Amino acid sequence: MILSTVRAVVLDIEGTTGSASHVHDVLFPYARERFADWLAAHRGEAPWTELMEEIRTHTGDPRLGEEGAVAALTAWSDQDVKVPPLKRIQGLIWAEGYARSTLTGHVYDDVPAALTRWRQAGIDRYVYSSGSVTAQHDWFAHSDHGDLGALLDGYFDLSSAGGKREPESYRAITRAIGVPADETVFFSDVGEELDAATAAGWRAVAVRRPGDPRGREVPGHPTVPALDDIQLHRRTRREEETQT
Ligand SMILES: CSCCC(=O)C(=O)COP(=O)(O)O
Ligand SMILES: [Mg+2]
Repeated sequence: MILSTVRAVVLDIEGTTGSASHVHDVLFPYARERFADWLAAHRGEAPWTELMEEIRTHTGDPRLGEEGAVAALTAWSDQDVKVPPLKRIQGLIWAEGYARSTLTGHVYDDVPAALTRWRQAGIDRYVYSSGSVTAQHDWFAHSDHGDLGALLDGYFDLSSAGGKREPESYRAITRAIGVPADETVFFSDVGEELDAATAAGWRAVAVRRPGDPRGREVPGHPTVPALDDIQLHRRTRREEETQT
């Protein structure tokens, strides 16, 4: 597949640039086991205060204590609910794991080469995930392909952009990156996210990795199994054709 007049790509993580099973079988349990210890270790510090405030807001219980907070976080984690306080504490706990080299970010083999190609082509490269910006940054900085941070121009999450199934979130990213919506391409494995991006005027490509139990196609969207199945050009198609 060839797409022309592309000035920015925005990439999902789980299921698109990294393995969903790594997120669910390694990262989620790692954080889940440490919610109580993290809250106890950071009690009274600014991140603890902000987090407890956010958990109380999301549970609707202004008097919730640490025990209740752990119960809420555990339930959200088990149900894979994409709420900012869960994503925030997961990112903070994972950061400690990455710092100890206990964790690495799983990045598919084709991703570093694709990011390098797009950078050479003058196409900006962003990440948009439900994982917090801290978690996204660490995932790529401590990836199993080394530190990929230099290949990325920025990160967006639920707090900075909003929910991934809401068109308004993509409009917020368009305002932040200053690239026209129709020159921005979103890559994701989830149809509802791709629908929201196209509703905001973006172009969208589905990624379905081999072996994904949901099947090879995302209905309604062009689907590729890997990022090297797609060529992106910054110039128009006519400029590409007339170039010798
Ligand atoms: C390294 S970011 C962790 C991924 C995560 O927490 C998550 O919920 C995955 O969301 P995505 O939007 O990347 O599908
Ligand atoms: Mg995904």
